Amino acid sequence: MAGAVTLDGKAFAAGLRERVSAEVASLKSEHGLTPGLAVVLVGEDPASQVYVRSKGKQTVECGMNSFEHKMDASVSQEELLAKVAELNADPAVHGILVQLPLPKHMDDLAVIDAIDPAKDVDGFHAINAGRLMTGGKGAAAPMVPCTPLGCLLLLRDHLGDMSGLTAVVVGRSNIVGKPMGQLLLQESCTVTIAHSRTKDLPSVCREADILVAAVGRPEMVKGDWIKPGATVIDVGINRIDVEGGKTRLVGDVATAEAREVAGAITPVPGGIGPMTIACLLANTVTATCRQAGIDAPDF
Ligand SMILES: Nc1nc(=O)c2c([nH]1)NC[C@@H]1CN(c3ccc(C(=O)N[C@@H](CCC(=O)O)C(=O)O)cc3)C=[N+]21
Repeated sequence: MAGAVTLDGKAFAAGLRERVSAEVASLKSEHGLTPGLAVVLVGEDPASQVYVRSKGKQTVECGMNSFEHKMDASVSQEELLAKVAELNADPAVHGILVQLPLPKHMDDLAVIDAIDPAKDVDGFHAINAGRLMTGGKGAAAPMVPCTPLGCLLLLRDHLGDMSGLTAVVVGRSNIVGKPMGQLLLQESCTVTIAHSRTKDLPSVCREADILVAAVGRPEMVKGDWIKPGATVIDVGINRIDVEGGKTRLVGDVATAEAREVAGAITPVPGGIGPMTIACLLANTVTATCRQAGIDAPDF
């Protein structure tokens, strides 16, 4: 095999942002509406800071309003919940994202479940997780978590119909693994959600036509774990130390050796990371439309 095709998330995300911008422009001209996205950042997690910065910039570039609320790591959960309540009630805010992880003294799930599900552009609220699982449409459609949605859009673009394919998701988080499994099931894949306790993980992965790695362990998935010709989605964004006190971003897949075997693979950086942010913007438009009773576009 000549080596895997690169699934260029960065380029796809740029196209998606153009579609988002066009929808924002028509919401403005036809309905006098400007979508607004509020991001709440508690404390100073470095990964979250990177994310918040590029997200705020891209939100404004798409013509939407961006509201950033920085809170000290020492705020109480009550203060954070009061902020969420204020944003729930604010008609200029159509999407709310509370950056995770929250400081240790807070209960992530309690804070997420305080967000109005209609404004939950992360798709992490129990109502949205439940709607994703039950496959609700129309008024009962979920907000779909941004990272799995980004993976799905790239997979659809590359593979088209996924019906009957074997999909293995490595990682069982509420943010990526579990919702990714649901989306692949909706595509009629045969889905396995594998994790750190899975017996003989390499041979489970070797069955996969679609392999999604979302474990947060640098280069854990090796070339010989991959079925020849498989489509590999690398969700990991790990910053590792290299010589000279520098750092380098690597995924959860050992990309160089995986390329020799896979049919297609997402790079890190420039793969799922940019897709996640573009899907957040798309979700903000979707949320705005649903709140206003306007038909939401298909992204
Ligand atoms: N409620 C919540 N929702 C999130 O979606 C969320 C969060 N909290 N907390 C933090 C993580 C992190 N995250 C990233 C998204 C994109 C890139 C991204 O675009 N990365 C670039 C590289 C950026 C760089 O150079 O560091 C890339 O992969 O090409 C990174 C990280 C979303 N998160």
